[in-house]
Amino acid sequence: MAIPLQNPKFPFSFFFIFIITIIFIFSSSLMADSATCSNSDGPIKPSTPLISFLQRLQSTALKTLGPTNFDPKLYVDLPLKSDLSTAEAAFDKLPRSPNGSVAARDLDGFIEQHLDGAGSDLVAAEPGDFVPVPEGFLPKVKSKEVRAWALEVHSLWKNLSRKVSDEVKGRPGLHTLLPLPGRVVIPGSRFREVYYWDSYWVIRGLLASKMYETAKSIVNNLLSLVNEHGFVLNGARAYYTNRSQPPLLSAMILEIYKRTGDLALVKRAFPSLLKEHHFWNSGIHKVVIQDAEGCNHVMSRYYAMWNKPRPESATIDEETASKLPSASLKEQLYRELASTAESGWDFSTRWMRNASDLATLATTSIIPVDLNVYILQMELNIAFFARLIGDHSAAEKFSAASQARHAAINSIFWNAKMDQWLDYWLINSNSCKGAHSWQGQNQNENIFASNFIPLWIEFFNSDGALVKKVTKSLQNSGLLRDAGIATSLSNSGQQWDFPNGWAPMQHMIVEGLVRSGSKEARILAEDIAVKWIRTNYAAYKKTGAMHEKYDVEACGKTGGGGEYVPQTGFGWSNGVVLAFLEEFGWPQDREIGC
Ligand SMILES: OC[C@H]1O[C@H](O[C@H]2O[C@H](CO)[C@@H](O)[C@H](O)[C@H]2O)[C@H](O)[C@@H](O)[C@@H]1O
Repeated sequence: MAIPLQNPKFPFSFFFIFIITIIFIFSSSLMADSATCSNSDGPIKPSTPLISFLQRLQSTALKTLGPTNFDPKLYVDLPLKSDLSTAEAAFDKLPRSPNGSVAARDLDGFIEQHLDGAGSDLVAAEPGDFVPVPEGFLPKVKSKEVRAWALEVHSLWKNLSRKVSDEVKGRPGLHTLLPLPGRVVIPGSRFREVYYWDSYWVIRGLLASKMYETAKSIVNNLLSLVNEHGFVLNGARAYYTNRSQPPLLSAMILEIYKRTGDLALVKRAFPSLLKEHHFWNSGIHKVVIQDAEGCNHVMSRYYAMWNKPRPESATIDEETASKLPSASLKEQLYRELASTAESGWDFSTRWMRNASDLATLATTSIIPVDLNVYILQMELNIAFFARLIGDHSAAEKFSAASQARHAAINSIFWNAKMDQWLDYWLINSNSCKGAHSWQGQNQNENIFASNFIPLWIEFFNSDGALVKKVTKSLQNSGLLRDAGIATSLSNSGQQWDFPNGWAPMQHMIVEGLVRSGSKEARILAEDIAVKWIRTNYAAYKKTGAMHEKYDVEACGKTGGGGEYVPQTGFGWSNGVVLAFLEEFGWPQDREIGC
């Protein structure tokens, strides 16, 4: 201990250490503050040895084949032909160059010998309730041309209908695909498994197509995931077990119930809905905010149970994290990347501190408007279902929960200056464990389609004066473009930003406007729907396919940006076109061309 004191260099080294310590304390307190007490913390779901091996294969494939047209998801979707140890031993024996690449023919040979094709374990399944021209199909569509196209879109359900092969059930350890009891509808192309929130719009389309059994079968599969995991997974793959997606299960059941009156489905689903509600309102998903009047509000956020690269995009996530200086900052970013995937908006400037730097994602420090709207809808639906099945105490409990969340949404998100609901950022907040104090400057004033999602809920769309203000705000927002509603105003190159428009956003905003019962709101809703239908039609005629997203700047233009090439198929786009045509029809004399 005496040595430093006698050391002539001591004063300088002491000063140096002192300054470094101060900088460290200061910067870590800033980081903790901005990330709300270090969000690298939190639970982690275990992965599987198969996923780890397929990620090694993915990394070798990138080194071998290069980044052009490389899709990392392909490799984690490959099923093993026989046991993992045989494949691993053969893989390790492949001759490698110093950078870890192998000869392309060796890679091909290995894959051929040890792995089956991606998607070969989710086999085509003819939907038993599909008929080429359903009785009572889209009665308000009078134009022959539009009717013929709508029937083509309807027939796409056959291409997207799948069931898990018996091999997966027999030897689940060879597959990242998870076993499911019944038929599902997939989004399409690289998305060769069922997805959570996509299924809501798939079901809305299936109901327009009168395919009630297919719709119920999708719900049964999602219920089986809740029973197994306690929540609905992002998608039915082993690498999606660490997160969910926007929670719309109860909304799916409500829509099916409205068409079919299937009370047995409601009864069967009820315990799973309670489990799902608990998942979103406990642990890491739960945040308490104290408003300006001192009232505490319990709200929810996205928060994945994962702090490593997403296996389906591991090579991309590693690259994004590569510039970060420490392992713990990387872990924190990996958690943000996975949490953003849980939001369904992967990726967007909505979640970024710096709009040009994906490494500044801060999703776990944001209380999102749309998530809390979905949970409010879930609470209203559970209360409704509870009344249906005679569970009066649950009905009261969830009705009270919905009132509380309604108040929370008004208090935390509403911005009277903009007449929109704004995401709330947990920055400069004074609490890690208790309630965060609300501060007006922490509302994100940037304009996103999600700022209008509360319109979807009766609590909000039944208030005439509110609808009038919000409709005007939407019209002045800059989001309404020639071919639909833009996701944001920021052209960042991320796929959940300008100029992309996504089917779910068009549908929820249009449906909210329609549900308000206001004549002006319906006129605006129909205008948006007509533009959206036209752009889907024009792109379909040009490319022969329905697309995952569209560029709302020009009719017939498809979307882009993001980490994978634009996909076709496409579940939710098909669903929304059919739902819009069911609601608004298409008169004989209305032009369908752009
Ligand atoms: O592979 C990258 C990411 O892909 C998915 O996200 C996108 O497609 C989904 C299916 O249509 C859709 O639900 C989501 O909103 C899209 O952004 C997947 O959900 C992500 O978890 C995944 O990392």
